[in-house]
Amino acid sequence: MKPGDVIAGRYELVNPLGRGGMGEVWAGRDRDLRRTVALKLLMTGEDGATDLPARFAREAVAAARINHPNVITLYERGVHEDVLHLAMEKVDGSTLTSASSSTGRPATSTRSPRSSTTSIRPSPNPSG
Ligand SMILES: Nc1ncnc2c1ncn2[C@@H]1O[C@H](COP(=O)(O)OP(=O)(O)OP(=O)(O)O)[C@@H](O)[C@H]1O
Repeated sequence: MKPGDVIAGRYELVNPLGRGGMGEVWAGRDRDLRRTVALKLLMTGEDGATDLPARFAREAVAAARINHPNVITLYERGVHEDVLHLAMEKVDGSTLTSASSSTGRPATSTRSPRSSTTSIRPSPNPSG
């Protein structure tokens, strides 16, 4: 995958955001709805013998059931050729590692950015 590639005729890849246990995550542009998205991509051709496609589908179904301001919103799940994709809300933020290396101190955080479709940000209200 490279910047400029278009997934499913719709999502233009802009820059890579990271890599997780299942695949690459890219910042992208949804050409249809004209908005920024984060795209999690799984190339099924890489190793068809794994359970990754099933895990990918389970993550999507689980994420689609959650509607909460502290949880990343899943927009769409799809497949195009041998690439599975999840289009989701893109969040901005730095990692604790980069925050720590820029300050030279161990990083502490009271508000961490949402970093995956199933991550939950600490609630400002302990009872909420
Ligand atoms: N919605 C998003 N907005 C911005 N960056 C994201 C988003 N989702 C993921 N990322 C970036 O991509 C990296 C990898 O995300 P991913 O969800 O694949 O990681 P993971 O939770 O470790 O993996 P997995 O759930 O696949 O085991 C994250 O650490 C983060 O930097």
